[in-house]
Amino acid sequence: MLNLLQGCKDFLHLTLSNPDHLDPIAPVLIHQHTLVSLWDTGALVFEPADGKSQKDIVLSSGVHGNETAPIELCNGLIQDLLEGRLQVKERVLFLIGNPAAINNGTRIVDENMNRLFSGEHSRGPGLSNPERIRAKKLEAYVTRFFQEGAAKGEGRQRIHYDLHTAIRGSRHEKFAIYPYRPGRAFSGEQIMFLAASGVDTVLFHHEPTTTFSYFSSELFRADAFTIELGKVYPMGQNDMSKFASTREMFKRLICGEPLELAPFDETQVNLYQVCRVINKEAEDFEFTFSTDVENFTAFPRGHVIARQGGKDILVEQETEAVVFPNAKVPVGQRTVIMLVPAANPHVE
Ligand SMILES: O=C(O)CCC(=O)N[C@@H](CCC(=O)O)C(=O)O
Ligand SMILES: [Zn+2]
Repeated sequence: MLNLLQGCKDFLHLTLSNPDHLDPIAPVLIHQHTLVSLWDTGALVFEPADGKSQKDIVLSSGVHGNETAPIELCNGLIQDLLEGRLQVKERVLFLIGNPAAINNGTRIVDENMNRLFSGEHSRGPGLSNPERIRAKKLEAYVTRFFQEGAAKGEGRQRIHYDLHTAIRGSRHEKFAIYPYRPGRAFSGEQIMFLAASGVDTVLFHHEPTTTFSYFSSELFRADAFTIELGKVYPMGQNDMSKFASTREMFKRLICGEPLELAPFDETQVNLYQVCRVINKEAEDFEFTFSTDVENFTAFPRGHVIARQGGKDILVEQETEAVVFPNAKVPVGQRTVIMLVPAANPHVE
């Protein structure tokens, strides 16, 4: 494994030098304690060689190619593991989602990959572009990883943190989207883990989606989240000191160190419920607010927040806050998520 990386600065460079494919490499023992396997470009597994682990953890980044901070964060952890400064005590799958888009420095090449999971990649036009092909492969890697974990015994915890950064600034700098999970309580422990990681705001989604985190949550009952770690900056221009808490908690998690989490306390976090998603139905869709309005800005009932097809779109609740407003999506896709404060969410 280390031989493969010779000539490449690190795993990210290896991935970006081979954006479409790398031949798999069977498990290699490193530092006498860790097995490392390469499954494809941007798909790397670490496992304790003694076979003792209790968690199967997926850390994905770069599903959107211009969201670079999580890619750099994960690459740093990978480098520390490869060079023996860190040692995993749990199984970990690192995925760098969209190497071609990272090389481009763009969110997408042809299509938004984070709308293509749960089989969406093969619907409509089918596997017709690189993002559709890669999304199908990423699903296969997550499936294989969780299934191999299940073969090790019962009672294991499955975790998937899909790491992103937001296009706009946000009133809550780091936040997570908790995928819709009917009939399942939200995990207070997970919310406190996020809070300890600097992610002090959680949005409870209200319906199924075709995102990567929903895929793992729904199909594998994983503790899965989309996590927004701040604002997008080009590769190399992130202030990595802003991710110290996140890195520390991810390190503790994968290295089996005590997490020292406080009991769930909703006064320590900001909890929002998604009340609706507004989709683009006409090419002339436009917001009434400026492009520098931050995520979590709230508007009062009756306020016109957008227009399309000659109709005004009004705030319906007492107040609604906007997150991820983007008028430049294709017709049929989400332009904005609308939020209200979460009232009595079922957290256990
Ligand atoms: O800042 C933005 O407008 C988008 C940031 C981003 O990529 N967010 C994810 C959220 C996924 C989810 O809803 O779980 C996305 O839009 O794919
Ligand atoms: Zn993203």
